[in-house]
Amino acid sequence: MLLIRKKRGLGAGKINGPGGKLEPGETPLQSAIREAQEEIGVTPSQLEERGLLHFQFTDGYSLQCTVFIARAFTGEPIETPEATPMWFDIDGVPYDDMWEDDQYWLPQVLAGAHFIAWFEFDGEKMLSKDVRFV
Ligand SMILES: Nc1nc2c([nH]c(=O)n2[C@H]2C[C@H](O)[C@@H](COP(=O)(O)OP(=O)(O)OP(=O)(O)O)O2)c(=O)[nH]1
Repeated sequence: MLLIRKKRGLGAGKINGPGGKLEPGETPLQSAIREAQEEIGVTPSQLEERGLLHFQFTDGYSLQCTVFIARAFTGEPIETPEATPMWFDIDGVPYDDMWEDDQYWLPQVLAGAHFIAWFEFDGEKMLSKDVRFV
């Protein structure tokens, strides 16, 4: 599985999938493809929408994320100022280096599941979770 180590912004230092904020007029699918291009120089294809994440931070910040997996890509993964590309075995996902909530939905997503989830965070500390597989 091709992931990134994020170099700046929210979650800097963590392993994650490529991702980021929607630009005006953009769909989540278009944004997912653009972010992978910008962050590691690849164009993902055969994307599948698998989940919806809702994060509420104690400082008032909140965000909603749409989760996709991609079955293929074109291009060669490259390091950019935003991210370093990294390959992992499906059974060696580095949950200790990822956002705390990922361990509660990514294993199921990799096994084929769809989900919707709500999490509360104080900084990088998860305070509560509600994960529903649908
Ligand atoms: N897997 C996972 N991803 C998360 C969690 N929390 C969280 O913000 N993210 C993702 C959503 C975004 O892709 C990214 C947050 O980064 P950001 O808001 O600074 O956005 P960015 O710098 O990547 O985007 P941009 O400014 O380039 O558009 O991390 C989480 O708990 N798990």
